[in-house]
Amino acid sequence: MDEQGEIETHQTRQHFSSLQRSNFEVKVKNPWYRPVVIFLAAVISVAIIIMVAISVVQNKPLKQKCKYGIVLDAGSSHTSVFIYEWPAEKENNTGKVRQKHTCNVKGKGISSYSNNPNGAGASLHECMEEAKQIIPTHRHHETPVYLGATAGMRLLEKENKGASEKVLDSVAYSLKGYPFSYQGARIIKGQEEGAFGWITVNYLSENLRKPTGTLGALDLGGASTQITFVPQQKIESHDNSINFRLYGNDYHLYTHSFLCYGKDQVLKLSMAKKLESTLKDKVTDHTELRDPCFHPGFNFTRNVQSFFNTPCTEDVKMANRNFFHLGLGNWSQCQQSIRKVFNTSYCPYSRCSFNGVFQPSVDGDFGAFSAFFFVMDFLNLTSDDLAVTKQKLATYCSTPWKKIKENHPHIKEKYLSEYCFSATYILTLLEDGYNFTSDNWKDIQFIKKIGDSDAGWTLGYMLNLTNMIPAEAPDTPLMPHEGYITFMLLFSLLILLLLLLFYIYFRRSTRTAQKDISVI
Ligand SMILES: Nc1ncnc2c1ncn2[C@@H]1O[C@H](COP(=O)(O)OP(=O)(O)O)[C@@H](O)[C@H]1O
Ligand SMILES: [Ca+2]
Repeated sequence: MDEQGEIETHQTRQHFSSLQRSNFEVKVKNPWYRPVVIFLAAVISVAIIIMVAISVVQNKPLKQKCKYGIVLDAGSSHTSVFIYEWPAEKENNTGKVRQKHTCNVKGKGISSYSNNPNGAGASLHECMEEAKQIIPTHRHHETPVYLGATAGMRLLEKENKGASEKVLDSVAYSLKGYPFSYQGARIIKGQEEGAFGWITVNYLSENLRKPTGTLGALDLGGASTQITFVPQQKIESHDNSINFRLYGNDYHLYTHSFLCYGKDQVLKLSMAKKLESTLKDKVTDHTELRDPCFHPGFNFTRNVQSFFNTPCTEDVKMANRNFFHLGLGNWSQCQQSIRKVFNTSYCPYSRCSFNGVFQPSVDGDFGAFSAFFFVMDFLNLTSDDLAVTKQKLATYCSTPWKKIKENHPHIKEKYLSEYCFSATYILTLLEDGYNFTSDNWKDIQFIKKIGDSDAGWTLGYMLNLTNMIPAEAPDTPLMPHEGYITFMLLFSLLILLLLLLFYIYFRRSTRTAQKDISVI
């Protein structure tokens, strides 16, 4: 072999050996890579499927584990038992508590048992038994029960403290006899009644964690009425101011409760004033009281005493006697007579509602509930402007009593006869008392419920006593549960897809490499 030949042979050997090396490498990769990649892809896929499955199961709303609370609203006219329910793990979130059930206690309010205190406790029996059926047995012992008594008991306490204590003892004794967690029975203050009504409506409207405005609360009962709202002006009287810090926001509320200005007591007050001015100097029995607030043709014999059996009329003095109560059905005269129950002759502040009570000007939207709703809803007066509302009411009041009874044969006559008075009182209270005008009349919404929960003080009372509205906003998850699941699924699918693409690409490049080798 010459030198040239030597070199060629050397180069060919070198080329061959490098080919041998690369062929060796591919041969090594081929049997090793494919099963490993398939295995890895399979393991990752299974892992992802397991991960998604676990996160779905783990995060799906657990089979609703609920907690419960019971509040008894011992009002002046009757007692209602409210059962609330909420998901156990979400009690600090807004809007989670809902009203599960209500039960109306048969008979009158607990204050009517002043002569038979034991009857007050016994009257709760049926509704409390119902609560035992509705709340799952294993939750009974941890379910709090609160009883709050309002203006009927405030009046009884004024009149006869001993009797009011006996009535409260009786209901407390009765409630302790049930398997729930008894938390107390007490007369709540007018300010609490107003403020907790405000919390209820704003909690249910989910206003509390948003920067939007809040809803004022107007509550009309039988013995008292409450107005509560966030005012624009400074609150000049300490008694009318309540501050809350809820979900990280500060609220400075104006609230006032007018004892004796619920619709049943104000009827007595108004009647007492009318009787005083008409009958005072007349000594004969069977004198007439011609009353513009009752329908024409309404004619009943009544006893003066039935309007003077309350501390609300103690300033008016009259001898007992019977009188004929005759209806006239004149709305504007009725309003004139009702205006006399508001004393607007003095005001020790920059502005007042009536009876020398400070009130800033009303501001924002209001929810008017309880008897505000019952009366206005019955008369179909919840959605008109003020002028039309007055016109319609004038027509209703002037309708003969006989016709009214024919039109509503199933409504209790006592209720039916008083709707004209009650609605006239409502308009007068809102316009002359609280200073609403025809311009902001539309800001008043007459409401019974928000969602499936009643507007009233009871829910706010329970939320407060169970610390279910935290002062600071609780941490919220990054995304809602549904969003989280969707994100996890999509993300896992994306990883799967990438793995698939990676596998396809890898197979192709391996085949190409094999082809290259076979060509060589
Ligand atoms: N369907 C109805 N129609 C008219 N008035 C009603 C109706 N249901 C309840 N009321 C009245 O609502 C008022 C509720 O007051 P209540 O809560 O018992 O008193 P308070 O809050 O002053 O202690 C009572 O005057 C009662 O007669
Ligand atoms: Ca009430």
